[in-house]
Amino acid sequence: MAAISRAIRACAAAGSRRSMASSAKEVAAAGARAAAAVARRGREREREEDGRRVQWVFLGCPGVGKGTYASRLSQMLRVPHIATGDLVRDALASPGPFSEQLAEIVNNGKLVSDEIIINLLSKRLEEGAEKGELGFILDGFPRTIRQAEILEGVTDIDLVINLKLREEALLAKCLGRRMCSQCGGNFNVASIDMEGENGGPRMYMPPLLPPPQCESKLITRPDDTEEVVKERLRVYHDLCEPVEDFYRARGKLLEFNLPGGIPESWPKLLQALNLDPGNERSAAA
Ligand SMILES: Nc1ncnc2c1ncn2[C@@H]1O[C@H](COP(=O)(O)OP(=O)(O)O)[C@@H](O)[C@H]1O
Repeated sequence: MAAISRAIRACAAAGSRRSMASSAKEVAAAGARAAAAVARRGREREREEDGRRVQWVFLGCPGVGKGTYASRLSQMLRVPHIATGDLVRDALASPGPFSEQLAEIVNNGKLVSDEIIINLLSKRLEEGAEKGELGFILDGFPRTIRQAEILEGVTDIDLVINLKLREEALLAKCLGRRMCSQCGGNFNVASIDMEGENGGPRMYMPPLLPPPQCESKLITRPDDTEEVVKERLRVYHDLCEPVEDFYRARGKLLEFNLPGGIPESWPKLLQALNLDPGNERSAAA
């Protein structure tokens, strides 16, 4: 892991770019290779024996639930959940000119520069290596083709999970997001109940309400206003969607359409990942 973080820094510093292979033939073969991702699961067990656990990436629009599902999987698979949004928010919390510069970018729904994000991530990976971490689930990185190329150049990403949800639900979910300022728990007050698309089943996502002791301490992220969320969605379509194509062309992308709230989606996600829910019980224990 220390080697990965050093290599990421070195690539970023050199402005390294690798050409992106995206021929039609490759895209056509993508489906077959995505199926092979499931077979990789067996190999992951072998890697554990080699002292390396999963190295997965979560992609998806703001509000889709990357943090929720990445965090659950990280507990199950005993790897850290590393969310670059959290690294940015930690950096924002320490006062000074750097955090003022970051706040200006983040609160306007823009992406921070590749250099800044790579520095924050490399530092986090180095700290993890010192603690003996053996893998990771990245959430919110890579978000640009350049970030994806740098990551691909320095380590082997086993699987990229692309979470998908209807756009109307994304906006409602971002606007309903709340955090407890005391315990740090994440909640959502939005109750989403939508007609199915093209005659499909209704989509119901119940709110995830806080316990009574958190109710008076809820805060909203400053970048979760309607105007900023719409800008973040626009930025996602412009800059982050090409990252989906990048991994699709490499056969690493697993697309997952969320069918509803956590109780409905979680078991189906585990099934799509070929993971045994029994592992969850043993992880929780
Ligand atoms: N990989 C990244 N590259 C550039 N900026 C990032 C990256 N990850 C996080 N950020 C910054 O942090 C903000 C919050 O990120 P995140 O919590 O992942 O938000 P979201 O809910 O939009 O997925 C982003 O809007 C962006 O400004």
